[in-house]
Amino acid sequence: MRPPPDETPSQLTARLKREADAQRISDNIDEEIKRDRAAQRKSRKELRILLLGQGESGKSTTLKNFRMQYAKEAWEHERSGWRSVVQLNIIRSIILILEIIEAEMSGSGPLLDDDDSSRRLSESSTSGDAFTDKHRLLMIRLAPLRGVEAALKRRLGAGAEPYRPSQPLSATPFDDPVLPIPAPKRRSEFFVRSWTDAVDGSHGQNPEIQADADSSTITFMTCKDDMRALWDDPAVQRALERRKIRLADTAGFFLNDLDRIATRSYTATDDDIVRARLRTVGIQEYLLRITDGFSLRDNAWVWKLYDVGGCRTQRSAWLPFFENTDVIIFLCPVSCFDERLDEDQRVNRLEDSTLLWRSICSTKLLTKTQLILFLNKCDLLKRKLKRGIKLKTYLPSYGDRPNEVMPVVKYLREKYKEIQKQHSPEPRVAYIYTTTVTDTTATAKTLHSIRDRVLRENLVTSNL
Ligand SMILES: Nc1nc2c(ncn2[C@@H]2O[C@H](COP(=O)(O)OP(=O)(O)OP(=O)(O)O)[C@@H](O)[C@H]2O)c(=O)[nH]1
Ligand SMILES: [Mg+2]
Repeated sequence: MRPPPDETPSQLTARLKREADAQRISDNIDEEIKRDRAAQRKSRKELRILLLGQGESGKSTTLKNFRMQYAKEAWEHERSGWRSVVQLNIIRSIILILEIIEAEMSGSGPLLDDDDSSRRLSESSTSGDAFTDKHRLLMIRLAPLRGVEAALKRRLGAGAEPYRPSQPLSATPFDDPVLPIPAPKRRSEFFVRSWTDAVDGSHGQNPEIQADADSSTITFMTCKDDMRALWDDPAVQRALERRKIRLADTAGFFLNDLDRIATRSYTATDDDIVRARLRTVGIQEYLLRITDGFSLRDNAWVWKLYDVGGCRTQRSAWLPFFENTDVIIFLCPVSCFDERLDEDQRVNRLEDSTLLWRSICSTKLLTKTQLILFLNKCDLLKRKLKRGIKLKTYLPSYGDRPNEVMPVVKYLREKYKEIQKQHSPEPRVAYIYTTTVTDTTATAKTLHSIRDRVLRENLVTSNL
């Protein structure tokens, strides 16, 4: 409302006070409604948990661990479906290698990762000589895998979504939309709208789907020796090294397991499933029945877990879920300190994660939400530091502390804890875990501890 034109200073003061009072009353009512809703949910023994973090931070992998522990029947039902995802992951690695060979043989620049394109171009023109007729033959013999890739994607209902530059690409589009930026040239990853549909075990009972899966598996098995020859080839290894691509550390890497996987009788193990990569698009809800270990009776809770797509183009979809969320599990992949976002190659991944964490901590709608932070991918962090990659090159504030996993994790833990303290609208407890969520045994312990903490806290707040 506009102020009256002839308002005196005392009228102005009185009006501002009225407006502030009205705002306070409205905020209190909103707060009360939220508290009522939360209490109702808790009296029904229901909790809503949101998994947040940037793309590839490990949200879906954490969800898989939850389901492995607390939705065992569904987990087993889906097991057979993961075979196609693992096959597709392998084929994607092989196709990436084939594309590199093609690029080097034709003398064109590489398609991925490194910034120094002039160096790459001159290197690739000489390195093309490293590839011979043997590689040409392998390329021909492995060509049928492209058909298998298409068939698997069709069966999984998978798409490959290019990053759309027309969308806002800020770290936190839910509170700070910015102008679009040009998207990088990058191979798009495949995704499915819902992996529970994609890997649904009952697909195997459909004869048509089964025949299609059998034919893909046969072609895949026929290519096994050539895939292994390609992966073991020294010229291929050198080309990957030149391009600083550490395939063994990338998501969905299974090339060292070809003998075990490229067989008719292969069934995905729990470890395979947590290592398989399937990008999330949109938001998916999963129900878990969780029983606590300390109530005397009626101790079953329903946990509604929401898994979201973490890429910047996906983050605006998170906002509607903030309203009634009891717990957020935020994944920060600590190994990514020297990497950049797929969707915006100008942005350091750790910096993006930090910005995102700060924004989640400061979001008013989440004031009462319990925040749990996973400093994830500690295994990869350890390997990276061992290779001599220095944190302080990318995070100068780390200074001359030892470039080792324990001090690095301790430093990041303190940094993230401080951000939470500084930016939370009200004080809240910091729950921080150091994780490698592909390690299912260690993660099971973490999840049991979270279950107990979350349930105890919610029993107290709801006076159940
Ligand atoms: N080595 C290692 N790999 C991990 C870890 N956590 C996740 N990964 C792998 O990283 C890849 C990405 O993990 P996801 O759980 O799919 O990532 P996300 O956060 O769901 O990614 P979006 O769906 O794109 O938002 C998968 O192949 C995982 O197996 C970890 O702690 N260590
Ligand atoms: Mg995901």
